[in-house]
Amino acid sequence: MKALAVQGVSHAFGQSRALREVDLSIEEGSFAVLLGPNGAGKTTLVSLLTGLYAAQHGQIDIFGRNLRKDPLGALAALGIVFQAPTLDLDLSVIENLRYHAALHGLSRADSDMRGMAELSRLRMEERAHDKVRSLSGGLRRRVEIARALMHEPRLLVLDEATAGLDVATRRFLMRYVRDLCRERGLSVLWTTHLLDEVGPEDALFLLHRGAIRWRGSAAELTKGEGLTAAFLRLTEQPA
Ligand SMILES: Nc1ncnc2c1ncn2[C@@H]1O[C@H](COP(=O)(O)OP(=O)(O)OP(=O)(O)O)[C@@H](O)[C@H]1O
Repeated sequence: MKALAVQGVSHAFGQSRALREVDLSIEEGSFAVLLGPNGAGKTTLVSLLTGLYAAQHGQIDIFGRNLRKDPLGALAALGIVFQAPTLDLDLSVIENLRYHAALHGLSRADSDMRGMAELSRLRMEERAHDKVRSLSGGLRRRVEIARALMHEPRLLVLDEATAGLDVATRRFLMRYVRDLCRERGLSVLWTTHLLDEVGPEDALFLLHRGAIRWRGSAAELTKGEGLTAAFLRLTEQPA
């Protein structure tokens, strides 16, 4: 079964067409990258996946559950790290995790157990009772990843999760999420505009002006010309 199946999805804001007939699917347990320059439509697609907006055309299924017909079933399998930070700065790390877990119906005991396990894996258990306000940007991102995993989703979507972070922190987060994919069988959609975040074996979707310009392995795309040249070739063409 596909972790994610997006079929013929189009979306416009007034006259501005943000997504055009987008088809994208992710195999269970695979790491997929949605690569696109600023304004390509990445955040719009993520917003449709989370049900923030309803897609005007097309359909979205998460592990076979249709987002329109069975939103609770579809969203139960989805964990999300938004581009804009969404933690409550005046709550502690563990309180932020508890709040999210409660929305998903977890008991306090389960929530604390899972929360501490995720924090420990992220090497953050000692910061559990610190206010989020006191954390660096990189540590806040780690908490957002822990939070996204609290309800044990099978598909994790991260919208430009490394934006504004330094090189070492970006590398840590990328490795961490790739390890989750390999070790837990988590399916991942990683969106970015940064070419160095694309691995040769990743399932790559290149989005430009709302349309998918390439789908396939990154290695195949870069054959003979390198990723930068291929990216520029595909994103310089008018959509
Ligand atoms: N709420 C909105 N109202 C009007 N236009 C919007 C809205 N959200 C996005 N757009 C437009 O839709 C297009 C796609 O934007 P989107 O934010 O999805 O791109 P993106 O790939 O996430 O870009 P970035 O990397 O800059 O975040 C852009 O032209 C943007 O201006």
